[in-house]
Amino acid sequence: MIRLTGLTKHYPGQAEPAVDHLDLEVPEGEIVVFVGPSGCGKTTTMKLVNRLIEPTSGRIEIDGRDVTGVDPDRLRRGIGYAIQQTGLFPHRTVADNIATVPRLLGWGRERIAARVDELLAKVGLDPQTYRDRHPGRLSGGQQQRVGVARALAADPPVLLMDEPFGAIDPLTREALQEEFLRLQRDIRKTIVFVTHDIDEAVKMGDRIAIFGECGRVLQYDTPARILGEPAEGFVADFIGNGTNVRRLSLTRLCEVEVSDDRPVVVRGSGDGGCPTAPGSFALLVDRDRRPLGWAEPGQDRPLPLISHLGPEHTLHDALDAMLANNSDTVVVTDQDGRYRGTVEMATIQTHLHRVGGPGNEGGPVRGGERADRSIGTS
Ligand SMILES: Nc1ncnc2c1ncn2[C@@H]1O[C@H](COP(=O)(O)OP(=O)(O)OP(=O)(O)O)[C@@H](O)[C@H]1O
Repeated sequence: MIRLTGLTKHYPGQAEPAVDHLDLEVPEGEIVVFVGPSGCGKTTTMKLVNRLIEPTSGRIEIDGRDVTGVDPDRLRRGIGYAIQQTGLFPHRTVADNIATVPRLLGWGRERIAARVDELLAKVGLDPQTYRDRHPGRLSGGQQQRVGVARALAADPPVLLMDEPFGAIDPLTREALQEEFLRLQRDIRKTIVFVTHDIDEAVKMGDRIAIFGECGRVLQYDTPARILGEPAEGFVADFIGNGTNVRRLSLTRLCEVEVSDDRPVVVRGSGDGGCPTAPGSFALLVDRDRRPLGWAEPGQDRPLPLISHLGPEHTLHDALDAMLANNSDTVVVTDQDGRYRGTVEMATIQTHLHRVGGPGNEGGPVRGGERADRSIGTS
């Protein structure tokens, strides 16, 4: 856990403090996102935690220990740090970059090599292909992955991430966010994550701290409560329009009851489950129930399945897929890629009605339940 108490940074020559008597706790194993406009003190606060910047006053505790008296170099070896510009050494290989802190800690060569390969695999880079490359021969997204691997190298309990997925295209960024969240489910680090982007904050944060001027936190809460009950004025303005759609990204498909009304045909089984009404489709699956396409009566060739989503995707992804495919249904699979059911547009409407009230974080949503029927039932 990180606890900041009365933390203040007044840069010399500045009229106002950059961070002013900040009290904040980052619970163990959670991601806390600092979000707010440019110049509100997010980066300064983060750099105070690993003492890249020294505080003017106040207390910083990590796991109950006051770190303001600890040797800053030693402190930083125990705190992972990933930044937007990645800070990779251009003349060193990927492996050497990742090995920076383990080497400072005196790890043996074999242990370092094993750790490098383990981390490259964890961040989705094939160790054999990438360990001996130089950063200049990597894409922006690959460099960010190496940056994250380097931050995790010595398995620090605390990770500071300053816009680690900034400055890359939106698709790569989304993929990196998803992968990092998957990784975090295993590693359970205590993380401070800085971003300008409220959507990224909602997606990544167990909690969000919304910063206003001079490093003052205007609201510190779960994403659901920040979207549902934004503090008046600045916070509501900062979140802006579109909170309904944003809320959809808080619900994963594994939390949603899917509909199993669709007929399913197993390929090659001579199954009679195919619907007889013209224009009605059955889902064609293989013998392991992996979706293959849509079967139409009287047609030999199935229509392609444009997309299907897994348990970690969100209702926001489902809505996105429906809009992209001009369809009101999306096929959902389990973690092994087996057909689980469908989510319908009505499921999404129902969900939004359920979570609509302030403070109501909603219960499970039944697939296909009509939004108009759900009014007054929650
Ligand atoms: N080294 C410095 N010397 C003097 N003032 C500084 C220094 N670094 C930051 N500041 C000032 O402190 C305030 C907070 O800056 P900080 O970089 O922490 O904000 P931020 O919220 O991270 O901004 P951004 O989102 O643009 O990165 C700003 O007014 C900035 O101009």
